[in-house]
Amino acid sequence: MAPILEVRDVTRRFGGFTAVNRCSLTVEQGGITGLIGPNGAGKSTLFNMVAGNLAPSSGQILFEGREIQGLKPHQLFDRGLLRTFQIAHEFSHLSVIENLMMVPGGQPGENLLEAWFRGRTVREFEVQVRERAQDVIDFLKIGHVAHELAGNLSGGQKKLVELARTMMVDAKIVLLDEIAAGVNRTLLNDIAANIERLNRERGYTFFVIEHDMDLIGRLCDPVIVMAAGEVMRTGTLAEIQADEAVVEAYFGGSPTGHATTGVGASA
Ligand SMILES: Nc1ncnc2c1ncn2[C@@H]1O[C@H](COP(=O)(O)OP(=O)(O)OP(=O)(O)O)[C@@H](O)[C@H]1O
Repeated sequence: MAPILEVRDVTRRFGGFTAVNRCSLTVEQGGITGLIGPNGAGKSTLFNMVAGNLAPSSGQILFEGREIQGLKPHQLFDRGLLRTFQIAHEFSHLSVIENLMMVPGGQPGENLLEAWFRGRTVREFEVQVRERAQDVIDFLKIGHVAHELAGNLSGGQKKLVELARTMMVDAKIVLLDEIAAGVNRTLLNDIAANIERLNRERGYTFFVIEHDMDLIGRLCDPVIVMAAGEVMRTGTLAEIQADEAVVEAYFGGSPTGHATTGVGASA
């Protein structure tokens, strides 16, 4: 099967510094692909280019076989390529269900004319959006916080709402950026289980930057390792953990170093 996402020989420079250097990688449809690497490896810069937040200096990025480099995030969003984002400050005073209903494409205001043209009233449209939001809440089992203000949620609950927002449109691929950071283990388990269900039951493809090797081990196959702006290895987590060059890139030759967060951590 053709990859859903293909990065071909992509470079990004900042002034005289090359953050991403001639990277090529693929993300297969229907999988959960991990992207790992030491701090400063270029992972976020690569994600920013895939998600339309940053243009490559050179190279191509293909989504479903079509070039997308240089397109804006909202254009990619319309095609089903989504990145989770922290709930914006101005949305923290809205409830969880209202946050879901505000997702672009689901907003009655934005689609007012379209709704009229199709002969639907705005009221009917809003009912549909609310029903979808309720479905998402049921799927993710977050009904107990549906009417809570987003600003009052814990860090992990906010991550679940970020994931929920991607379900308000028909996502084909979702980019997840360090979803485990600052989330307690119980909630992280919920989030991981939901990612697995979205992948299995709804056909979402995920592309995941993560420092938490337990989460990578649970979710991701394959795992792509970046170091110093380049893709250095792709394989299963076990293969990668057995690769001396990867261990060297993480620990500078000291595999016993920071084993709680590094590639050598137990999976
Ligand atoms: N806007 C920018 N201007 C200048 N340099 C940048 C810019 N963005 C990133 N860099 C540099 O590019 C390199 C790669 O950064 P990037 O954030 O992509 O790494 P990363 O692998 O995501 O790291 P981390 O795991 O710490 O988030 C770093 O040296 C960083 O300082």
